[in-house]
Amino acid sequence: MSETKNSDRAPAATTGATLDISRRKLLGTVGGVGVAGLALGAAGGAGVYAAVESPDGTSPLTSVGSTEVMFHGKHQAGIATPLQSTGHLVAFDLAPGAGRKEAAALMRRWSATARSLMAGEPASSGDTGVALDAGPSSLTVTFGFGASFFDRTQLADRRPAQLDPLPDFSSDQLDPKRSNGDLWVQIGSDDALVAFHALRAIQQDAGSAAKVRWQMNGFNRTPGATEKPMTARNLMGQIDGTGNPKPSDADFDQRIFVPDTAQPAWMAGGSYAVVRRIRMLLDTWEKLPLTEQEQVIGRKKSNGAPLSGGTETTKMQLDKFGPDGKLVIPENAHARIAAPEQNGGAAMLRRAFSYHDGIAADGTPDAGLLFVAWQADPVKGFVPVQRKLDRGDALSPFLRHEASGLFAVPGGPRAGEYVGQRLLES
Ligand SMILES: C=CC1=C(C)c2cc3[nH]c(cc4nc(cc5[nH]c(cc1n2)c(C)c5CCC(=O)O)C(CCC(=O)O)=C4C)c(C)c3C=C
Ligand SMILES: [Fe+2]
Repeated sequence: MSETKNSDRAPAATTGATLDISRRKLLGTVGGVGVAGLALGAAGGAGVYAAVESPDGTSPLTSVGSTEVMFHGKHQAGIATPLQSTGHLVAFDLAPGAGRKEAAALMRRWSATARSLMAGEPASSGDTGVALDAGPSSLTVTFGFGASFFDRTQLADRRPAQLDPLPDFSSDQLDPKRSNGDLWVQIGSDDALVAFHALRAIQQDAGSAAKVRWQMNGFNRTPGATEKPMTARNLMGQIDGTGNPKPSDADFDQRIFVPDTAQPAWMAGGSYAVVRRIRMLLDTWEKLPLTEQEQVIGRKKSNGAPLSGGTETTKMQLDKFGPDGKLVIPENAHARIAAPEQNGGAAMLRRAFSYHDGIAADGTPDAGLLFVAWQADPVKGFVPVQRKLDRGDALSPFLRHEASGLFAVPGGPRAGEYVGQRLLES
């Protein structure tokens, strides 16, 4: 796991990604004042992002703009990277007639663009100018391959067994047009324009090789919006992400990343992303009294503490009974059913974005969670947990799974390499 240099984020929002303060911006643009900005940024909390004026009257980039995530590394960026405030998830299908050669050229183009934009530089050709004035703003661009990619590129013999289709779940109401795809790109940034700029560059790079199959846009809380760094809240108002594996856990890498010894070898250092568009039935949920909402999850809404007591980070006491003789964390509480100890240790890193696409035809909010779960093997992470949730989770009546995807996300590119090169050129 690589080093985190700017830690003004919630620990439960997953730390440990390779971050850097953009040297070009701090030294080249703002000099000594930038160093002051860096020190403030590292302290975290409210007021951190106020611009400091330099002697020549210009303002330095704030810590939000100047944070850079490294493109190269053992793992792709955007997995263990702290959650960003804006996200775009987009799937592409290779164009008719495009095969392995075109796919390799596309991954080479996409990787060059991702490397430049993540460093806060313009795209090498046809830059739209949308990100002008902004620093890297924690931009990450993460690439994955869907099961259909391997047939399209005559690479079926290198398709990982982990990409076998997910089982059907009884609560699924999946839209095939918004599910799966040959290629998947996840874009995250703490600046909405930087994220949009990357999205357009990636779409332009696709050229005649691939067409957008579906796109979903999400968001999270803006860094610095809360008095202290906190775990994210979702659109139901719950603190969401508390139970996530932490990069500091001894078994984090083993749970989230494919080991060097595993097959296929090209997936070493990679991870599998399960993507679900989960609509929240907010009109129904919001009518539920607070105490019942808390029983549904098994945690307090205010601070995320388990109903068995303590603070957000206190371990849930699943066997604690109240004076009424009932379990304080109900039998069907979501956090109980999903807990690793109830699922033979199954765990995943949930790194979601909220979405809101206005009001649907039925007059209800088209809003919910772009649920992205990362694991070394979906059969040992997402699948057993979703099976169990599907059988009687108290949260299920308030949710609708509307789209689904499963993608193999290769390891991070080494210097000079493009993402997926070990698959496409070995
Ligand atoms: C199959 C995996 C899961 C799906 C799908 C899922 C959907 C979903 N969850 C929430 C809200 C919360 N989930 C919480 C905990 C939690 N959820 C899962 C898995 C899925 N959730 C796990 C593995 C855990 C952690 C369990 C643990 O370790 O104890 C919580 C509690 C806080 C937390 O730990 O994050 C909330 C809140 C929503 C709203 C949702 C679909 C929209
Ligand atoms: Fe959950």
